[in-house]
Amino acid sequence: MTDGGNESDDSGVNTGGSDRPDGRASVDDLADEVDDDAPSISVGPDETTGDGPSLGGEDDGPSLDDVVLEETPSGEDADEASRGLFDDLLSGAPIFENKEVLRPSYTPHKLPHREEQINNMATILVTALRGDTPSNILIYGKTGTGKTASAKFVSEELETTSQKYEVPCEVEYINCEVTDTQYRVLAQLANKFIEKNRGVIDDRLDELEDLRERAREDDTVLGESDLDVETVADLDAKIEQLRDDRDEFEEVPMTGWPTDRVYNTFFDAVDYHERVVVIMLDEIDKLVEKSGDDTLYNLSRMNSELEKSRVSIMGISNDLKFTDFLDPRVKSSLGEEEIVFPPYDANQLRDILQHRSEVAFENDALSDDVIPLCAAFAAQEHGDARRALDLLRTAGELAERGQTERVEEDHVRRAQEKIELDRVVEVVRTLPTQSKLVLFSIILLEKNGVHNINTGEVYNIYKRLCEEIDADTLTQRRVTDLISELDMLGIVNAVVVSKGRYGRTKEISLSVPIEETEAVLLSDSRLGDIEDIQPFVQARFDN
Ligand SMILES: Nc1ncnc2c1ncn2[C@@H]1O[C@H](COP(=O)(O)OP(=O)(O)OP(=O)(O)O)[C@@H](O)[C@H]1O
Repeated sequence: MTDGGNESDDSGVNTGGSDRPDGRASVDDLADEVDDDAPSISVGPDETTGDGPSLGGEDDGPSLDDVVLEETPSGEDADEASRGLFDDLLSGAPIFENKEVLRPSYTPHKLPHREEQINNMATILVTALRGDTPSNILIYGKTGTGKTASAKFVSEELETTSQKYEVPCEVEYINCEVTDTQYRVLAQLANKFIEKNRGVIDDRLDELEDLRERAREDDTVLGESDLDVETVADLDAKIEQLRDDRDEFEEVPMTGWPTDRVYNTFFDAVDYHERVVVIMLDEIDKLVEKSGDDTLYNLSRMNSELEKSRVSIMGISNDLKFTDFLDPRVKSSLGEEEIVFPPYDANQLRDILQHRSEVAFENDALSDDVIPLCAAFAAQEHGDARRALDLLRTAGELAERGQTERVEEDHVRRAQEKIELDRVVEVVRTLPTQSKLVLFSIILLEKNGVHNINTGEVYNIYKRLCEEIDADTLTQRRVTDLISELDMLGIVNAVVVSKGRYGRTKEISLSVPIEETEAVLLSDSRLGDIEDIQPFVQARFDN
């Protein structure tokens, strides 16, 4: 892949990089030129032509192609011209051989410790290759347990095998976190099947038109063909029919149609020809949470009406309880088969990391402790392979940045801190404004040396902040709820303590780094408006 930002453009101005095989001026030259009063850019041919200045076209003014930088150093000069900004970074031994394989977008071809789940899925789905409808499958498991990777692996195998045996079987993947309404799910499916149908029609038209061409000279070819046409008129009618079919498919717009029209379009598109379709709904709980179970109800009852095709659903969820919200009919239909993905333990994570690291890292780039430590940290987190891979990649990046030859244990520890901080920043950044105000109040109290903060103290500061930025002020009870939410997110720690006859109160402390969290809060434009609240807080505790 090329990095567009470092490519030379047509003007001959190279925008980055240290080495200049084209012998043109570097960024440094540009800077020097700017310092001088002398013009930095000249128009016309370079010195080598010896011609007088000429303007780009015959009559036109100078064109961009004619703009070249003066005093273009060439060869060795170019080396000197660069200050070696990138040279230093490139000089160390590379740590990664192929970093991409550690990224979440990479689909591994081998999934250690998921053989059982993969075999279970295959056993259920093999029915599709016999032309029958496979049972619906629900896949459960916590985040990073390989559900999506395994399901995609099985789907690819299924499609490849179906091509091999010429049994029409297709898998459609939908991520319900992104596509989270019935309209969008059906529209996306309809459009995918319309596109596929068009592909099938085009192939068929090519065959028929080819036959038509040959039949023009000798119509005995019709009898020999396996396309099931006896006369040229038959053939023409078929071609006409296919062209009509092709024109009739109308793509569903992303909004605007009544839902039943979208459903009917999807239904007709799926049933256009014989096939078994597996619809994979990843993060299915998000769909149900956002828009109820209508989509699942409609999909699960389709088979009784489809004539040529069959549909089977494969739902994937992190949330074991989401079926509690389903209509009992949907629940029993969807959960015909259930497959559970348990969390990985540290040894299994070690194997997974070992496999990936062989491709991802240069030989000997990892010291012996690195993989076991990444695996141990991720196993503590609930056996999340995504987290383990992130840790390993981040540790490698830190080593690369530090220009060390190997990734060491310390890089893993720093990677763990960095990932944790990134998480906190993301959680804090996306909090609603009211929660941000509550959190900011706690920070102000801590910064002023208040320990064992109680809800009343938070509420007083919070009220003042709301006045300052003209926000609605919630009741103390609501603020107490928001504090509990911050506690659940791991941002504050709130413990209930008994004060004897004075009842019970919460003692609140911050669980995240104070400076970074404050900076994230102040980067919110609304909170950024808070002038200087410090003197006010100070005054409250001075007396
Ligand atoms: N057994 C395994 N072998 C190799 N890589 C794995 C394995 N299990 C998971 N991974 C990798 O871990 C990452 C997370 O896996 P995946 O997306 O399948 O998890 P998930 O269970 O679907 O999580 P979520 O519910 O958060 O979507 C991916 O990069 C995947 O390639």
